[in-house]
Amino acid sequence: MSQHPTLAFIGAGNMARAIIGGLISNGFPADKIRASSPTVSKLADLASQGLFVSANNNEAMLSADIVVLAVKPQMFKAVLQPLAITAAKNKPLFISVAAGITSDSINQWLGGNQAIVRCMPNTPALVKMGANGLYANSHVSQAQRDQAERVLSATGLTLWVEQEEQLHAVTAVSGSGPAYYFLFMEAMITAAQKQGLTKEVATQLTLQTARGAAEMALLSDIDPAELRRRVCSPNGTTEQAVFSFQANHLDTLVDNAMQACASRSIEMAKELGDD
Ligand SMILES: NC(=O)C1=CN([C@@H]2O[C@H](COP(=O)(O)OP(=O)(O)OC[C@H]3O[C@@H](n4cnc5c(N)ncnc54)[C@H](O)[C@@H]3O)[C@@H](O)[C@H]2O)C=CC1
Ligand SMILES: O=C(O)[C@@H]1CCC=N1
Repeated sequence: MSQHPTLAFIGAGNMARAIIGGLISNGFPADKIRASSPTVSKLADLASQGLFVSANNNEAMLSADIVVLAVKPQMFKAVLQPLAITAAKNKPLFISVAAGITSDSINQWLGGNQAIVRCMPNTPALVKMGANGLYANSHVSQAQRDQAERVLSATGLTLWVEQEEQLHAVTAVSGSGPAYYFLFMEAMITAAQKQGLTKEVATQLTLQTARGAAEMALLSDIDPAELRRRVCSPNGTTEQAVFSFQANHLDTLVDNAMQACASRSIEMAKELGDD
């Protein structure tokens, strides 16, 4: 095998494109990436970047070292069962990015004895700022674990969890997490406009503040609670905003939202799985 494994993406929607974009901008050769989706005309932009594209999932995964399963969870069973013969012949490493769907279900649909890494990524993979939680089933060799970690690290932070159930929590934190921050940004932009800023100024200040706070927290040894206290001057302005968030139980809102997210992931595993 050359330095870069051959990757086949089954499904080329938002998440697959974010990972593909992150890999390519990190120097992963486009001609080592394939993508399949039923409407091949929708893959023209990927083809123009040098990817092999196909409407045939089996063709795309032929002789691939890693097959990334990136269709909607609801499609998994129907999409995976026709791949079982190729899977038995080629024995690639499968990486599933689906929320909820267990490695046991995936293994069963692929005919059994398959090496499966479950990855919960997020869309900032596109800008190499992703956060991936990984879990490997018992058929994954150490070399395949290393390979999965190497490939996904090119899209951002990559951490392993020891228990598959922990992926529900990973989904609630980082898989779905970008949406929470986007929602918070939307609310800040709207509030800033109500206070008289133009949409453009409100947006630029909000986004730069989000970036600055995240970058500062990442680069600092000081925890976010202390960094927050350092913005709050006694009897100053920030304190009033923080009091307002606390009086409205921001922590309970976040806890409830993340519980709802993880619960849906657990429910999807039961609803869509064959375990
Ligand atoms: N969007 C996100 O932020 C995240 C998504 N995920 C997971 O990624 C997976 C994909 O989600 P999205 O990219 O958001 O969905 P999407 O709807 O954007 O992409 C799904 C893709 O699958 C393709 N597809 C449909 N039927 C197919 C078939 N029979 N064979 C091959 N391809 C087929 C569609 O054409 C589409 O390109 C899901 O399992 C989701 O749980 C995980 C983490 C984050
Ligand atoms: O909303 C979803 O189901 C997917 C999984 C994590 C983020 N997006």
